[in-house]
Amino acid sequence: MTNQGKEDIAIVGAGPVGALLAVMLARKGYKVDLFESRPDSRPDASARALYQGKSINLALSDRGWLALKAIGLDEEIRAQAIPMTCRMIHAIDGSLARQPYGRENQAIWSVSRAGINEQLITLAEQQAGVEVHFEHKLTGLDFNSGSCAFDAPGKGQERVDCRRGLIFGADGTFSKVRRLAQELPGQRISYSLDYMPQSYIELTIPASSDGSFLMEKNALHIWPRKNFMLIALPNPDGSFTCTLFMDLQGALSFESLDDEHKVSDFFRKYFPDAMPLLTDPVATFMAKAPSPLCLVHIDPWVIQEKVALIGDAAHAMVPFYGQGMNCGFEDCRVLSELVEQHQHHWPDILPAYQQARKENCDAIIELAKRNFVEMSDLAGDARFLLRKKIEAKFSEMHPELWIPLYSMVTFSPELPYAQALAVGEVQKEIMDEVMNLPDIEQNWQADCTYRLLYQLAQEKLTPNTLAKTVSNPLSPGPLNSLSQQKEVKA
Ligand SMILES: NC(=O)C1=CN([C@@H]2O[C@H](COP(=O)(O)OP(=O)(O)OC[C@H]3O[C@@H](n4cnc5c(N)ncnc54)[C@H](OP(=O)(O)O)[C@@H]3O)[C@@H](O)[C@H]2O)C=CC1
Ligand SMILES: Nc1ccccc1C(=O)C[C@H](N)C(=O)O
Repeated sequence: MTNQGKEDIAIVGAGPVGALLAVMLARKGYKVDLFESRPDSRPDASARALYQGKSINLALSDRGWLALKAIGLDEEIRAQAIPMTCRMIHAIDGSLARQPYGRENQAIWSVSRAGINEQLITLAEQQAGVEVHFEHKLTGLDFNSGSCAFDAPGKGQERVDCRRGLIFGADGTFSKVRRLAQELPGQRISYSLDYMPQSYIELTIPASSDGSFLMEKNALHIWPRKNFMLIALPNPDGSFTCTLFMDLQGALSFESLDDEHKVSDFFRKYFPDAMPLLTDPVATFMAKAPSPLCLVHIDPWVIQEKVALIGDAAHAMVPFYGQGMNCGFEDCRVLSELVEQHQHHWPDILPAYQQARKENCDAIIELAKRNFVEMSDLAGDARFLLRKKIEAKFSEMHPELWIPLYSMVTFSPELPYAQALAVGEVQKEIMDEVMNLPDIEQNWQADCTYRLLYQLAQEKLTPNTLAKTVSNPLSPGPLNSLSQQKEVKA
């Protein structure tokens, strides 16, 4: 196949974002070389251990689905994904409370990182013009000529020349492409990488002996304990991948729990219902080094009109909104649309890509950070839950005026994240006022509560801030298939 004078493209990093980008660009007629430092995990299952231990399960939501639909992979991935319709909150006394994520037919979907990554790489390989190079670790990059240097085991330093090309850094949070760009003399790059106080370890709740789930399957389980939390996401084999998020240092932290007795007491005290289900929680805790969580901001994303960052390399965020991959997929979808819009003219496409994405990615980085407090603390707070109930009821009454922030981020795939953040700020002001009404706990269903909400929403939410909050190009789509799944079950 000829690529008709189009630029050759190198993508560094075949994570979910790099692999999706390869598919999209190849389908637009580009020759794409996809370089990945890891070996291919597909030939034997044991290679999947590469992902284990540090792979918080992914929660696919409508932004991710929209991008997957664009390449026709949505149905195949949905076949192995598990819809989670609610948070299942585990109180310290073992009681359970269900918090729906959205309307009855809305869900976020648990998918394994390894699985989705492998499916995307397989699809990339099937595209004419794509070549995937495993065990190729980028070590050097000439930003003028586009010449890349890779460490390739067995071949020593392999040099790959992409002189006519474009290069995408899809190489994750600690991106080498990004680090090399920062070393360029004279380049003005604003950059920050912030570590969160929390780190995490992965634990497992296995399937029962007959392969069924030991807890509610269609939920994201949370044990919120204010400064720390345990979560569990379901896997198709009946197990749950669990993640314990906790401060690395401090009075109660990974570092303070430094012997088996302390760890055992900790699990027994804070997670009494989970402790008997978890596989060797104490031994696993003692054996594993906690993984860090960090945020990355960088500006610009495009360097010398030739190299661009995408996915975590451009905007690493904490996992608490379940939006990292969804946002990276959205980067690819938007970029792909811009390729058409600007008729393959990259000097226009790349600045437009940064312009379209940067502000929105900053917004979701911020929202993701805030969601730790919502998950680990507020999710167990009665007043916060009441607030959510009032919002949900008002949203049902006036969907043209009010979509809750969580739904704007998760179930409104064409609404820019920055707009969700801005509308969410105004909603917060309004709800603070409503929650200050006398006896709101008793009167939350009263007409006067909703009259006040309506009046404040009319006053404070302008038509401009509300634009697009309601449209969802995926309905009917994943949502419908969720109802279908329910019907099948029934
Ligand atoms: N569940 C989890 O724990 C994780 C989830 N994700 C999710 O996936 C989303 C998308 O991530 P994405 O942007 O694709 O980033 P990823 O981190 O998933 O993928 C980047 C890929 O690039 C590889 N890589 C790193 N450095 C080099 C190099 N010098 N040369 C060649 N390859 C390199 C990485 O290998 P290596 O990893 O070995 O460095 C990795 O396979 C994230 O936002 C997050 O939501 C991403 C990572 C972990
Ligand atoms: N996938 C995750 C991984 C780690 C931490 C949270 C998530 C979530 O998806 C949280 C969900 N969005 C929530 O708000 O309950």
